[in-house]
Amino acid sequence: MSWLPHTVIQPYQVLTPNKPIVWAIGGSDSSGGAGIQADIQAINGLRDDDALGHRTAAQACTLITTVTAQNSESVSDLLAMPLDLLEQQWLQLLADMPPAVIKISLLANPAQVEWLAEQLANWPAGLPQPLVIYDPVAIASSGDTLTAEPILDAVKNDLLRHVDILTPNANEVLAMTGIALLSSADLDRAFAVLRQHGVKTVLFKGGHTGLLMDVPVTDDHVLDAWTNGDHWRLCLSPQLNTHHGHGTGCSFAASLASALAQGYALEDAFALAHAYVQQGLKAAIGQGKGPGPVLHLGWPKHWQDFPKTANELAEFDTEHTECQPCPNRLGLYPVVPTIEWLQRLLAFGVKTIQLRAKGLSDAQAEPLVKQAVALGKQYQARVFINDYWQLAIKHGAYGVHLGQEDVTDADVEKIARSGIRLGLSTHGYFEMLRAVQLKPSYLALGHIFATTTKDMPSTPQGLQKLAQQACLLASSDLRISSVAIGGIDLERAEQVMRTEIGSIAVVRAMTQAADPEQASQDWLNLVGVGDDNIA
Ligand SMILES: Cc1ncc(COP(=O)(O)OP(=O)(O)O)c(N)n1
Ligand SMILES: Cc1ncsc1CCOP(=O)(O)O
Ligand SMILES: [Mg+2]
Repeated sequence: MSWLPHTVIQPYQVLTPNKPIVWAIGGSDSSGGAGIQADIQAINGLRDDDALGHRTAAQACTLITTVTAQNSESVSDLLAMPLDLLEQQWLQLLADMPPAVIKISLLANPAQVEWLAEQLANWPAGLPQPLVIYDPVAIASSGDTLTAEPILDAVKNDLLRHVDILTPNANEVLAMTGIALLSSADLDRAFAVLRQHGVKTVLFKGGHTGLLMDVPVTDDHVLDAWTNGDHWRLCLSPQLNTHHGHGTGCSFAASLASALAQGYALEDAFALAHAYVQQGLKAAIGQGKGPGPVLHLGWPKHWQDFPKTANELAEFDTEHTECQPCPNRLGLYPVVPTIEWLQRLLAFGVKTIQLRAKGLSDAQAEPLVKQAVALGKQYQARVFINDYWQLAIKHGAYGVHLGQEDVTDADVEKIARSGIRLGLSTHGYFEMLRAVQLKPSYLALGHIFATTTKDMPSTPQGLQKLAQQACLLASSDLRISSVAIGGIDLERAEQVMRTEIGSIAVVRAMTQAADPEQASQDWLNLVGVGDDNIA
C-alpha cells in the first residue's frame, strides 16, 4: 500500500465548498428503506473520502410528493401533497440550492405529473439545465398501492419528453409499453416505444427480469442495460439469492444520480450505481417481518461488487486467453515517436518504453518495429509497440499497446497466444471493467490531466478517479498491472505515485524536456525503472 499514513481529511467546507446538489422528488416511506429515505441515504452515501485527502460527494435535497404509511409488509395509507406545497418546496430550493441532477420517483396523481412537467419545461434560463432521471416507481401498480390515482397517461403525454434517463424495471416497461421483456429484441422494441414519448435514454433495470430467453448468460444473472438508440452499455452481475431488497430500485437510481452529479461519465456512473446496489444487497438483512432494505455502505471499493461490462451482449459469451503478464510495476514509461528517441532514452537507463509512430503503413512501420525490438534486446528493456500489433507479434516485441478503437480490429486471441504482452487504454470505470475481460497484461488509466499531445474524446479524470480505479484493480486477484497517462509532469507525478498505480507513461515530459537526460534521471529517481524481471 502506498497510501499516505498521516493524511488529514479536511472538512468539506475547506476543499469542496459546493457539493453538487441532487433533488430527489418522491414519496416518504415510513419504514425508511425505500422512497425519499433511500434516496437521501444513497445520494449522500455514495461519497468517497480517500486516504490521500481527496473527497467527492453530493448533497440530497428533497421535494416530497406523497406521505405513505408503510412497513416492511404493506402500505396502509398515503396522502398526496397539495400542489401549492410542492410548488413551495420547488421555489425554495430553486432560489437557493439549484440541482445538477433531478431524480424523480413517486408522483401521486396526474396533477402532480402535469405540474412537474410544466416546471421542467419552463426551467429558468439563467440556471444550468439539470439532468433529469425518472425512476417510474408505481407505474406498474397505478391506482393500487402507491399512487392516489392512475398517472400513466399523464406520464406518457407530459413528463417523458423532459426525461434524460428513464430507469424502469420489467414490470414498469410492460405497463408503459405493453412489451414483456423476454428477449433482447424486446429491449429494442420497448426503447422504440418509449422514444416516441420523447425519452432520450433508457436504463432497463434487470433485477426483476432474470432471464432473457435468447441470452443464456442472463440465467442466474442480473443484467442492467442502457441505450440511447445508437449504442448500448451493459452491466452484468450474478443474481443474489436474498429475500431482502426493499428500496433496491430507488437506491440504484439515486446512486446513479449522485455519481452523475459528482461528474462521473454516464457509463461510469452506471457501473458505480450497479456496484453500490450489489454491495448493499449482499449485506441486506431483515428489519421487520417482511423484506429488509438494501444497505447503504458507501463508495463501492471491492472488485467482487462490480459488474462485468460490455457494449454488446455477445461480449459476455466470449472467453479469452490470458495474456503474458508483465511486472506489477512497469516504472517510468516514456511513449516516444521515433527510433532516435527510443535509443536515446534507453541509453539513459529507461527500462519500459513505447514506440508510438502514428499513421504509417505496415511497410513503413516494419523496419521501425524491427529496430525497436532489437534495441529492447540490446538494452534489456521492455519495448511496447503502439498500434502495429501484427508487426509486434511477427518481430517478437515485448508487447503491444492498443486503444479502445484499435482493439475492436485486433485479434486479441492471437496476441495472447503469441506470448507478447498486451496493454489497453481505458478512460473510466466502465471501460476498465470491460477491458479486463480481454485479460490484458496492463491497463492504462487516462487521461489523468489535460494534455495537448492528443485530442481526447473524454474529460481528464483527475487524481481521485485514478486512485479509485487503480485501487480497485489492485484489489482484484487479476494479474493486470496499471499505468497512468495524460498530462503528467514531474510535480504531479509525485501525487500520482501515491495511488496504487504501478507506472507512469509520459510523452511531453520527455520529448519536450529542455534537458532530456536530466529529465530521465529525475523521473527515474521518482518513479523507478519498474520491477526488474525483464523476460
Ligand atoms: C501507455 C499508453 N497508454 C495509452 C496510450 C494511448 O493509446 P491509444 O488510445 O491507442 O491512442 P494512441 O496512442 O494510439 O493515439 C498509449 N499510447 N500508451
Ligand atoms: C497518447 C495518450 N493517450 C492518452 S493521453 C496521451 C498523451 C499523453 O501525453 P502527455 O504525457 O504529453 O500529456
Ligand atoms: Mg492506438
